[in-house]
Amino acid sequence: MTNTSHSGKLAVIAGPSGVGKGTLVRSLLQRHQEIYLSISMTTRSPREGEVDGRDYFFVSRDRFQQLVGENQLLEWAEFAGNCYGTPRAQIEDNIRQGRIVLLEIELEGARQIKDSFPEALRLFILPPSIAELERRLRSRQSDSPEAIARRLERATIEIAAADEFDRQIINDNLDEAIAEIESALFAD
Ligand SMILES: Nc1nc2c(ncn2[C@@H]2O[C@H](COP(=O)(O)OP(=O)(O)O)[C@@H](O)[C@H]2O)c(=O)[nH]1
Ligand SMILES: Nc1ncnc2c1ncn2[C@@H]1O[C@H](COP(=O)(O)OP(=O)(O)O)[C@@H](O)[C@H]1O
Repeated sequence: MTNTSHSGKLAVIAGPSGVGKGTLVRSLLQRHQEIYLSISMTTRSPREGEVDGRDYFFVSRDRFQQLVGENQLLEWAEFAGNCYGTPRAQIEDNIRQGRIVLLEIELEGARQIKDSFPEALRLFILPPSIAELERRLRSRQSDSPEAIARRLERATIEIAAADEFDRQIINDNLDEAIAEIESALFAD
């Protein structure tokens, strides 16, 4: 299944919170050794089970501002009251080494990547319906009701921008969604 003959590239996976981006990305990483997932910086607090340096680099607001000031982030944005950003180092190195570098980021960051990295492949993951998105956010049991409400509010805005992306993929059946992402990532 793993094929190392592909040339390196940057791919962005965006879509509303709770749509299943993390689930899809974890499965892709297990299936393809040549995929490298960028680990973001965030000012959000770790959720239960999240590990610093594996899920995110958890940093203070001051440290985050310092990284922005030093131009160390390829893109960054504020989402539901916290800052998130992609560390610039590692991205270009991994692309040069022939890997497919994945960024799992929100809409504003994806827009910045379109400007700074126009050749990046940009994929948008859609839920089968808003009701199912809400069900997934609640079933995950990782966020407070207020955080879920903020994410749902933001979801409507993000979904309205789906056609800014190269491909829109509906995450209804998980295996089918994975197959569609694979066909986009390994297209050439
Ligand atoms: N712009 C940007 N967005 C990010 C980055 N890392 C994560 N995000 C996005 O921030 C949003 C919130 O992430 P998170 O708090 O982990 O919540 P979840 O998506 O509901 O699991 C999601 O849409 C992520 O894709 C980043 O480095 N830059
Ligand atoms: N295709 C799917 N069908 C049903 N549930 C799903 C599917 N994909 C993901 N989920 C579930 O939805 C919830 C949110 O998924 P997650 O990967 O955390 O989303 P995101 O990273 O986009 O916020 C999780 O409980 C996950 O198990």
